[in-house]
Amino acid sequence: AATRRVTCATGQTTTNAACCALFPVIDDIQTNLFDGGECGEEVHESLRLTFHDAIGISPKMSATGVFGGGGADGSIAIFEDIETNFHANNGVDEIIDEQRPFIQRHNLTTADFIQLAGAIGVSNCPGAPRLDVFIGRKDATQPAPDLTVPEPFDTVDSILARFSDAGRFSAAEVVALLASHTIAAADHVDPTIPGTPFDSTPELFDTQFFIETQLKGTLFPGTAGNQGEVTSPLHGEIRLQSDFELARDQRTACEWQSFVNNQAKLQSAFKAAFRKMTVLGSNVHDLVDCSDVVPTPPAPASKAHFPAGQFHRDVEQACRNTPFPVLPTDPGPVTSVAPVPPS
Ligand code: HEM
Ligand SMILES: [Ca+2]
Ligand SMILES: [Mn+2]
Repeated sequence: AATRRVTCATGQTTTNAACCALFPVIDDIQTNLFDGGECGEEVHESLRLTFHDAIGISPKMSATGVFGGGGADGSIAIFEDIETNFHANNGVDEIIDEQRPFIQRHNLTTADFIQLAGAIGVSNCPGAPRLDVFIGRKDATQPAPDLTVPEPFDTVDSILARFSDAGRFSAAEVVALLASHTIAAADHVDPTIPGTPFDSTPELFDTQFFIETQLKGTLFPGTAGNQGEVTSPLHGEIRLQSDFELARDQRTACEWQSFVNNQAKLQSAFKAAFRKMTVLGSNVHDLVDCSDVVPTPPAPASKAHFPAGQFHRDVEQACRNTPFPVLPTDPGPVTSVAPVPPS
């Protein structure tokens, strides 16, 4: 039977009347936060913020009688003064401050707004999956504790343990969540080169991140000696130590490689892991599923390739079971990646 739909005052339809409230919010953020529907800096930062709010939960800590955080509960914005002082949250104050007036002029919880903004923002990125949106989370009444957000200098052991504690995420789900770094740049890892992306296509939700992190590192795009940074294969591209290690650790390397040139898996695995992350701290059955308000993202706009000047021989093969996929090398002069423009 066809799903019943309601028509909202704004003219759009959705399966649940409670979701009608989201259409004016979406219009507002698309126009005024995401510069008319771009996949740029504010989208990247809004996606990062969904993670830094949601991962703030530790059942292990709560079991000892100490509050371990409420997950995706808006605490990062509600207790901005506290949580943005945690080292791992360096820089998220910018997007919190940009989002605050939107939260003030709409009638959503801060927790719901942060996750909504991430999902809508990602829908602007060619190749992205259509992410799920839920509403009905309760806002935090206390901040998350420090040290719930993984750092780029953490070991694979500690990263996997942290995700497992936060939400029983498997190693494969951790790898899937790192697909987020395909639309990402760093401002603070090397503060001399803000906006330096993790792959050559930070405006596309493609598999280049999983390809380029497997290439031999040869240079620092800015200064050497930054904590959590290792050498990258391309001028203008930065590599996190954690991404380097996850790409090479035997618990994660084959999963990492499996995303190379597999856009369908990239979309489905990220969508599923994001859905799990976005409801941390809530019972999903208490929330309203408003996923049908999310726009359909543009189709993928690039084909998997080695950057110009890089070949199969530059791959540091880590997965022992399966050879690295055969890919064409981009023609033209050796790729140098441009920074993501600041907003
Ligand atoms: C092992 C886990 C992770 C570590 C260690 C990590 C670390 C980092 C670091 C150091 C940055 C650069 C921040 C800056 O200097 O501006 C960054 C950026 C980013 N991260 Fe992660 N991250 C992890 C997982 C995730 C997850 C699970 C998501 C989302 C689902 C995510 C989304 C992003 C995005 C979108 C950016 C780019 C922000 C921008 O371009 O402004 N990260 N991450
Ligand atoms: Ca990309
Ligand atoms: Mn940024």
